[in-house]
Amino acid sequence: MSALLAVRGLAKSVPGLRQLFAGLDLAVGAGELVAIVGESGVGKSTLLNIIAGLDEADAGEVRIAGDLLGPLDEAARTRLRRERIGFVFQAFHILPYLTLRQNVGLPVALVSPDPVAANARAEAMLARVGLGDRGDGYARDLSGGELQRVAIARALVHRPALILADEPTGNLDPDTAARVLALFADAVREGGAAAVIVTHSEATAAVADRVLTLTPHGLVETHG
Ligand SMILES: Nc1ncnc2c1ncn2[C@@H]1O[C@H](COP(=O)(O)OP(=O)(O)OP(=O)(O)O)[C@@H](O)[C@H]1O
Repeated sequence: MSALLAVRGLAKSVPGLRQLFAGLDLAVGAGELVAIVGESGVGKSTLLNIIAGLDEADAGEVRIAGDLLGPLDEAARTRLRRERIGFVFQAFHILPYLTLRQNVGLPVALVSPDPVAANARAEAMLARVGLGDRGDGYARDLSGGELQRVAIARALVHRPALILADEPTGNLDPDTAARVLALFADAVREGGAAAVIVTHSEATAAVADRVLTLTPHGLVETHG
């Protein structure tokens, strides 16, 4: 069976000619949750951005559900992200001029003509991250951990085939983190999504099927 996400021979350097990584391979199947760990600055966020088509690799290829990302133009990449990817950014990117319900409903509204359905899905997702009574609020009124949960709700609301999350529990207390991790695990184990989660947290690594360490020579299986 082919992997939902298949990365081969990826290489990336940043201005100043420092090579972040080269020869990086990664295959993640539907129903699989992979955690990526590694030292600060090693290139974990950059790798997620390349997989999402938000940054360019110097060499190598990324396939999502069999489709090569490289040849796609900006419009096609945007469409692929909307339809297939849920991304939790480290900086959240919650839009300040929309209510939290509108923020969370956005991925549904962008692909479906039914605003009532988008609202209902957003409402249900906000409740699942413990913010069911905050739908009419705005980003400016939220704590860092609350914003992070809105970002997670928005990433999962359209049931994406591929979930990419950058430190999704970084601002959460252990109980809230566990609750949010259960949502990722549900999306993967029941919804059949493939997930790649960058993390420093042992709790996140503990729910993963595989834990991989990012090194300059690619991803290395972590044991124990
Ligand atoms: N556009 C860019 N221009 C120059 N340097 C960059 C650029 N993007 C990333 N870098 C550098 O590349 C390195 C990798 O950054 P990245 O954010 O991917 O690391 P990370 O492993 O996710 O780190 P952390 O765990 O601290 O979030 C860093 O040294 C960063 O400063």
